[in-house]
Amino acid sequence: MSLSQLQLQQQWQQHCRSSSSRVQQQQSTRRWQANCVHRATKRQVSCKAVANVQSPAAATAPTPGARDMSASLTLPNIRSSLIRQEDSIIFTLIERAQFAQNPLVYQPGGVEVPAYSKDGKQYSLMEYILRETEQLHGKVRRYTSPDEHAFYPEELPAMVLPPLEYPSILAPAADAININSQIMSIYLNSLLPAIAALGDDGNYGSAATLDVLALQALSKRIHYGKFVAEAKFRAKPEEYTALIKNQDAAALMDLLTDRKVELAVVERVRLKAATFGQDVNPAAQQQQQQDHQQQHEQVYKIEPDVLAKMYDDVVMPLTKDVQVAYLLRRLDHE
Ligand SMILES: O=C(O)C(=O)C[C@]1(C(=O)O)C=C[C@@H](O)C=C1
Repeated sequence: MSLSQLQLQQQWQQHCRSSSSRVQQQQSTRRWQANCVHRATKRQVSCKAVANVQSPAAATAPTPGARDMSASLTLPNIRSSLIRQEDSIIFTLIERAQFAQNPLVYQPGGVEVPAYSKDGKQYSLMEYILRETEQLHGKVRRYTSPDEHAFYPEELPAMVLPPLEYPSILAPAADAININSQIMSIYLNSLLPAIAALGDDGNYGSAATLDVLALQALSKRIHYGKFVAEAKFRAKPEEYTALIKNQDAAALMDLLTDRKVELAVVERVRLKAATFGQDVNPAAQQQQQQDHQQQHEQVYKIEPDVLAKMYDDVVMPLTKDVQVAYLLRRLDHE
């Protein structure tokens, strides 16, 4: 194992230990609550957006006392958030990979659930869990946050928490961009078959619950393209404005693409997948060393190349599509 692999592994183990500490969790929840600001619509700043991105120039009248943190909407800050989000995506997919594909989970009525579409079709188990999750999370304003996007936005419930006014980060056009149906389709048709073994192991609830976590993490990462695009626009307003005025999607794609950064992302994902996805068994390793046995070839929970390729072929291209879609409409309300 290389030094950086070892460091990553140590960091990950430390992260797991600290996140399982109830006291620390409570402390960080209290800190989070103390620092948080809430918003009622996507035009305002959420707790998570403040924590991850900080905030932008105020386009709406903020609640008195709300900080204007537009200086923090920089590419390095946003990239740090993308790096943190990688951990959740990789870890959740590794967890999902321990179960078989379980095709019944995705078939409408494949597993009995007490929920039907308006035309009387029973939902699949996965859709049922995702819809129910969105109903609960929607009540506590999850989808008012600019970095969260519902898979069933037309059916969100009334909120139980009152709205607050905070300065907006993104241009108004951001609200209309939601590519979750595309993310769902790619997840079910390409990603899931690439990470989970064929077959049915009966772990329907676990598989579907992990699907929901993976879909939410992917959706958040991909729609973060809105923040990336806003930061890039602010860094080069003249260049972007000219292309936006010409509605030149191809040139916008060229301008925002940085292949060197993409290759670094792919390599980092490969390294994280290799680190998080190996069975860590120090006792067995020590015994092997004592017995001067040859190291067995490492078996990963998911082949690191699969996740690296997923980032290169799916996650980053979709993030860039979101960036272009946002930029094309960036000046609509000016
Ligand atoms: O970091 C950036 O500059 C981004 O635009 C984000 C991102 C990515 O999705 O990770 C997308 C496009 C770039 O080519 C490089 C990376």
